Amino acid sequence: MSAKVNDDLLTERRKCEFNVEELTNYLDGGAQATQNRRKLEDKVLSTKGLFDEVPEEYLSHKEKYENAVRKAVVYYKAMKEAEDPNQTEQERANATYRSLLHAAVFKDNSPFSLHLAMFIPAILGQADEEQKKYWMKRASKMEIIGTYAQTELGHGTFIRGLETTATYDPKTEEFVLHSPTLTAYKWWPGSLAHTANYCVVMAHLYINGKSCGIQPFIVQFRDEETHQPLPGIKLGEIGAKLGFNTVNNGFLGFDQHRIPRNRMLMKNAQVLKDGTFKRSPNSKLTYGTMVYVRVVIVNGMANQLARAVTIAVRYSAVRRQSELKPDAGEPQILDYVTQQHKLFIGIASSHAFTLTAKWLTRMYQKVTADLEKGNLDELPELHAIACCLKAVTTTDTSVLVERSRTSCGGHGYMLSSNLPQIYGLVTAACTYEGENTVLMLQTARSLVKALEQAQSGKRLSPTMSYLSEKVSSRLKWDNSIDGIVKGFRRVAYGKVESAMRSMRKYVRSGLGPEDAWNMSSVQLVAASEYTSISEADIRQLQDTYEDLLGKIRPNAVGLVDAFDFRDQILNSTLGAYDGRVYERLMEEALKSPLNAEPVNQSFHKYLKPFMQGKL
Ligand SMILES: CCCCCCCCCC/C=C\CCCCCCCCCC(=O)SCCNC(=O)CCNC(=O)[C@H](O)C(C)(C)COP(=O)(O)OP(=O)(O)OC[C@H]1O[C@@H](n2cnc3c(N)ncnc32)[C@H](O)[C@@H]1OP(=O)(O)O
Ligand SMILES: Cc1cc2nc3c(=O)[nH]c(=O)nc-3n(C[C@H](O)[C@H](O)[C@H](O)COP(=O)(O)OP(=O)(O)OC[C@H]3O[C@@H](n4cnc5c(N)ncnc54)[C@H](O)[C@@H]3O)c2cc1C
Repeated sequence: MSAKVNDDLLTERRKCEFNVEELTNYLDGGAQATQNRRKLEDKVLSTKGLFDEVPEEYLSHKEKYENAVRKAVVYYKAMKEAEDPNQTEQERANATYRSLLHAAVFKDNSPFSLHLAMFIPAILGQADEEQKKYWMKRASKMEIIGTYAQTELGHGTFIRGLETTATYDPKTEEFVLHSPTLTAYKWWPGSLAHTANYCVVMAHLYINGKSCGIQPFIVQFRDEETHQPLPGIKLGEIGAKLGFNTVNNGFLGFDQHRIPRNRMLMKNAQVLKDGTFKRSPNSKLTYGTMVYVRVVIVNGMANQLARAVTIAVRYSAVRRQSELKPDAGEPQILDYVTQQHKLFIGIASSHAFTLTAKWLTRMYQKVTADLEKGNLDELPELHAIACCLKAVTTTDTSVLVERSRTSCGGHGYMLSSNLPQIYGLVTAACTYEGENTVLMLQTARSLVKALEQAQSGKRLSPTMSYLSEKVSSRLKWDNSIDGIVKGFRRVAYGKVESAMRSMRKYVRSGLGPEDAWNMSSVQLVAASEYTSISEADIRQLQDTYEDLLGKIRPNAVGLVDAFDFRDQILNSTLGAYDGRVYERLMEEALKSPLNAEPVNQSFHKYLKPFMQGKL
């Protein structure tokens, strides 16, 4: 007999003014895609051995990792078996686009995530056809497990400063990989410590003493049979982190480690047997894997944010607290306008990020297809847009997930709510795949160039076209969508122009261009993300905004129900569909090992002698 659904949630669902299933279908890309996703989730989540008897928060660091590897093997096999052979690639992609299936199994991410998120994309994007054929067969069948090893102890942002060397030896037709210093050790790659046995290493290539830039190499670092580190390889785990504690982030040092010439991934640049170096058409094509993952992250943020606001909105419909009016009983905390303000922006942002992710993915696919034909024209714009959207969506998602947690009071601070873990996952994305400030400055670099082109009368790309609009500074605001967009474009233009004016002022004062850039960098970051509007209009928009909050209120639970996250994926005592929050909080509390006995042994060993003055 299914548990009784909380009365308040029942009332909320009755009040909803739209068809929830229709919105779910829209988010999935159609009713068939919803059906495919649900079928995949049903199949995979019915697999034995996927879930923890003891909540992983009560395991040691080492046990957490070992348990995660156990689940990763079961999960991967279940995913492979669940794949419908009759589905097209597109249908399969749609079925997983919104699915957070892995979140039902791994609260803190999988030790296989880098294999799927970066090792395979790096082979697809950096290997020549022959290499791709060989390595994709092995990687896609999980005969080998890989990661992406770029960051070093001493360098993460500045790729051109990476110290790992790959020196070509034409006599043996090998590359010698070496970590000349401690800071040259690869540091951070997921799965590197104990899970993977191969990695794509980004290293500084030297031929006959001449630098040939940063190139990608596929390197085996553990024996495929014994899993022992190969000779000349130093390996280990980097230690406990805020989150990602089952991703097995590791360090790797090379001591004159030799690999065959065909281990350099040679789609873009090549090294011939005699050591002749054939340059890439654009050295930045080597950075292509990072552009791809930045695009993936935007969609990932939409899904994680949707999960957090689902938990917080359902909890806010169930939780009653304080007094809005005397003798009117305790209201649902969702009736406080401040609570609506905190949470509804999260719902809207998740939808905005989903739509943006779809647009960015289409742009990425078009530019990648052009690159295959040797057309690099739109690569700079894709880079600038991917940097900006990755930085903005990860920053906003981190803020909004933390706001979802704090809007749930003390229970939001419980690990059993899952809000702290979701925060740990999303806040990491502000750093990995390019630290956000650094990426915003990359976008700013493109904006400044575009404004200079606009001012010299050149046509701009569609995404930068606002920089060539001669919009009157006396723009009459109206709070129509069109009016608001026009306002944002006007202010965005002003921010770029102001940053550029600032740089020119510093150059006139005698600073070099680099120092002028650095002095203006706060404005440059703002120009990439920040827009604000003039005072008089804030009041008008504020009224509109508060009116909108009231309109959304009766539909809030319906809006998060439409994300269609099953309870295993929410993995939360506060966010379950039935709203039985208090029973679930108690059920989870009783799983704590400390509740196995009424008096803990520390009383007799320490407390009692201490309280009796005997310690
Ligand atoms: C699989 C399931 C997992 C589920 C997890 C759930 C978690 C929450 C949801 C997230 C969802 C999915 C995520 C998937 C999981 C990921 C797991 C973690 C992965 C993390 C991996 C890493 O972190 S890998 C390492 C990443 N490192 C970086 O990004 C380094 C950043 N630095 C750089 O990119 C570069 O150094 C730089 C761009 C900052 C500077 O480069 P450089 O100095 O060489 O260039 P310049 O600045 O001088 O510019 C020169 C010109 O080059 C142009 N340029 C630069 N970069 C590019 C590029 N990439 N493409 C094209 N053009 C580029 C630049 O614009 C300049 O051009 P001009 O102005 O014309 O001169
Ligand atoms: C959870 C997690 C997983 C990761 N997984 C991987 C992985 O699988 N593979 C991998 O290769 N790497 C991985 N990384 C590493 C990640 O890519 C780097 O941490 C990131 O690129 C930032 O580099 P850094 O840590 O060396 O910081 P630094 O580059 O030292 O930057 C530190 C700070 O300096 C400032 N700064 C630096 N440069 C500039 C600049 N040009 N302008 C203005 N300010 C600047 C910024 O405030 C920045 O936050 C992971 C990191 C995390 C947190």
